Amino acid sequence: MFTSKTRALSAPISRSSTLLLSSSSSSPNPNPNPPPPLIICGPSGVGKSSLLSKTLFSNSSLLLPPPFSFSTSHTTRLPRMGETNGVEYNFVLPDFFTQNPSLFLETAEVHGNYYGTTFKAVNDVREQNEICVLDLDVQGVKTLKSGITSLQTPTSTNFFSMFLNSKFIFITPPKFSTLENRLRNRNTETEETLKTRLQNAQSEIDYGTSGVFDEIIVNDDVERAAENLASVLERFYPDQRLERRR
Ligand SMILES: Nc1ncnc2c1ncn2[C@@H]1O[C@H](COP(=O)(O)OP(=O)(O)OP(=O)(O)O)[C@@H](O)[C@H]1O
Repeated sequence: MFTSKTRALSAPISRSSTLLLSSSSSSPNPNPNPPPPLIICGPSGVGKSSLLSKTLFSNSSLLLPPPFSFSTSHTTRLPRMGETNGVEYNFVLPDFFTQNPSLFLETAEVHGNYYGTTFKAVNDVREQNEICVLDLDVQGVKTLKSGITSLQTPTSTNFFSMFLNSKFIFITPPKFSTLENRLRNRNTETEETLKTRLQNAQSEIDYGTSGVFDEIIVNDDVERAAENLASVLERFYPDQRLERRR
């Protein structure tokens, strides 16, 4: 079981359109060579959301313009007040997950609900000429990497081909004990979920620092780490004409 925190921005999609990968008719100018997705990974509590927010997704983002978006995940949980289908999530019935496993890059079951990212959701962002950001855990990264490695002849019908040349960044803590402090201070965990997250963290860090990522960023001081992330993204996406906020 693994999770991503892909979030809202692309247009609502219907069940039938989800079955086709290249069905987006709303693209202004489909790019024949859209920029590859950006994968962010790191143990829970390391500061992935904080860094993405500082670098790309806040009013004071370091990088301008930020042509980065999260894809819209699917979920079987019920919409909360104020949530709109296709915006925060695509709200679907459990059958959608059980009957269409091949549509999903990754899925997770959390508190009795399914969550998942479809290949189409990622492609929709690309077709808007934006860089799709996926916040994946190690299991999701492994799935993606083995899908990419197994591509013999990349074709438009192999969903993994959209991830060719993807950029993989691993965020790591300055030391292990930092994780526990951050998770405790965040006040989002019970003792039980904290324990699970910390138990998983060491093997995630071992994998993340074993040479399989394009870049490793140590989140010691958050401002410094965000600066570092911004520089890495400028280097990874030279064609995007990213500019620094002055
Ligand atoms: N460099 C830092 N120094 C101190 N605190 C930090 C730093 N980076 C993040 N934090 C804090 O650590 C906590 C965890 O950060 P965040 O929620 O961004 O982690 P995450 O990796 O996205 O976690 P998860 O995968 O569980 O969602 C937050 O309370 C955040 O404010």
